Amino acid sequence: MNYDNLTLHTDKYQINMMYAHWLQGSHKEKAVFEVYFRKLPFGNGYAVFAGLERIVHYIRNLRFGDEEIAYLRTQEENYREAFLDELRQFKFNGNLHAVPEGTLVFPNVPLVRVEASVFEAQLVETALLNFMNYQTLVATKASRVKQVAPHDVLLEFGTRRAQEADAAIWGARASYVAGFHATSNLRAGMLFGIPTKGTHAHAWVQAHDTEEEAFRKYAEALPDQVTLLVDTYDTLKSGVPNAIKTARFLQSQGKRMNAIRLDSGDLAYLSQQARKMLDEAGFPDVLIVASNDLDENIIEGLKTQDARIDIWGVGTQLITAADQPALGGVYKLVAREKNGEYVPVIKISGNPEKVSNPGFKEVYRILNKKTGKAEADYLALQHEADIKNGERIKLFDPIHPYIHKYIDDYEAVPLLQAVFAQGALVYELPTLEQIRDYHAEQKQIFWPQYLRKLNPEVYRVNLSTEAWKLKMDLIHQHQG
Ligand SMILES: Nc1ncnc2c1ncn2[C@@H]1O[C@H](COP(=O)(O)OP(=O)(O)OP(=O)(O)O)[C@@H](O)[C@H]1O
Ligand SMILES: O=P(O)(O)OC[C@H]1O[C@H](OP(=O)(O)OP(=O)(O)O)[C@H](O)[C@@H]1O
Ligand SMILES: O=C(O)c1cccnc1
Repeated sequence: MNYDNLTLHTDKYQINMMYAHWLQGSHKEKAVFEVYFRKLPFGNGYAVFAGLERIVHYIRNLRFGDEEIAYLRTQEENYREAFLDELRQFKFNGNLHAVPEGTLVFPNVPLVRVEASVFEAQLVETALLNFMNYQTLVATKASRVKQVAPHDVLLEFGTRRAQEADAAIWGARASYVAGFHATSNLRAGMLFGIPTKGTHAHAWVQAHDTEEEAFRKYAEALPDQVTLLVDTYDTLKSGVPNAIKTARFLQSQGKRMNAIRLDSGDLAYLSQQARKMLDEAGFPDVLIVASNDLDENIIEGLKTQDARIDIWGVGTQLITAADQPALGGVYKLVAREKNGEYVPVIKISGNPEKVSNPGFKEVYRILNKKTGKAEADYLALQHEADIKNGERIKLFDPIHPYIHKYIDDYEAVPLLQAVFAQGALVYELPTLEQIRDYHAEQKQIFWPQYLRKLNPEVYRVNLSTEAWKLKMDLIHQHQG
């Protein structure tokens, strides 16, 4: 069994549609799809785009091998052999544009645009959404943790509670993009170059006759990175005093104890008391790590309670995005080829927010030249020149168009970058460090009111007048 081939990591209906297109001879016609989400997760003001690196590897390796073809034959007797032969030849030959990983992104903004034969474009929907929805969700959750502890060390501890192995490693990577400093998962470290960190478990203490002995042996084994878990029996009566003894022992060896870890109880109270005990014993530089089902709200609460915690280990709540376990990113057809030309298409809904934005579009981030800050994201049809030439543009609310303003003095930064051109990779994948740095820079171009974690100001995502008119025309056409 070849577990690595992700070509059939798609919904059956995609292959069914590919088959039906092939039968009617429309499978080579071009289609343009956009990936976007409609609602921000966690009540946050922005999301952190992630998933592109995985998408790139996936697209490059798309192939229907013998196993895939043989399996498809067993799943649908209608598939003709000639169709399966066509699949054998399959390779992604389309164009794919995407915003760079680490970009701050907003509802209804196209994050990935696929322009390819309908055959190719249909196949990749499921996997693209799978990768981007999860990784963007976890990066956004991690970013919220980062917001409440911007100057502390953040460790990703989630693997044991993650929704299986892929989620653990890509979630670790997404957390690192958003500003975490290290992961406990060594495979994520090996694959992506994320720094790794680890303390020890209760099992280490339980495996010895006394806590003191356990600490001493651990310090002897790993004298350069000693972080002792102090809550196995009694944090303040036993754990911290034994840790202090170990710190003295290390000192006598010319070494320094790194930290203690608290993993239960009232973390505010215990950290304050432990801090006091460590300081009084002459160890003001021994740090305090906390873990135990932490999330951004508990960490924020602990900070307002003056908890003396330097390092946060965050697992379950982060890796599972526990308070919102899915991002609702969608993949919508916006244009299709007809008689050699693109015609825009729309998806109508009773809910105005769910009506899709038709047409082959570009995305611009409008920066105010005076302040350098982002004013809005602006979706324009591809041919529109005024925005490209920096001419005066009108920004208006697409649902309430009478709310509007004009702007002249702006820089329009195109967000979608070419990743594949006619099937060839034309994008130099940035290193993870570059992505993480770029993400940190991204936060600087937004006013803090868009970034706050509770009731943030809504960032504008606007359609150009032409894109808006096109949408209205298509709505009227379909209603008429
Ligand atoms: N001062 C505090 N303010 C707010 N939340 C806290 C504070 N101290 C701890 N917490 C959080 O409260 C929750 C309480 O955890 P839990 O019910 O597991 O108790 P515990 O003492 O950790 O028990 P256990 O030994 O089972 O781990 C955890 O999510 C923890 O992070
Ligand atoms: O709480 P999380 O945010 O998910 O962080 C990871 C948790 O995993 C470990 O606990 P576990 O009970 O699995 O083992 P241990 O306490 O015996 O180490 C660790 O002690 C953390 O509490
Ligand atoms: O290193 C740790 O302390 C750790 C790692 C994974 C999960 N919980 C704790």
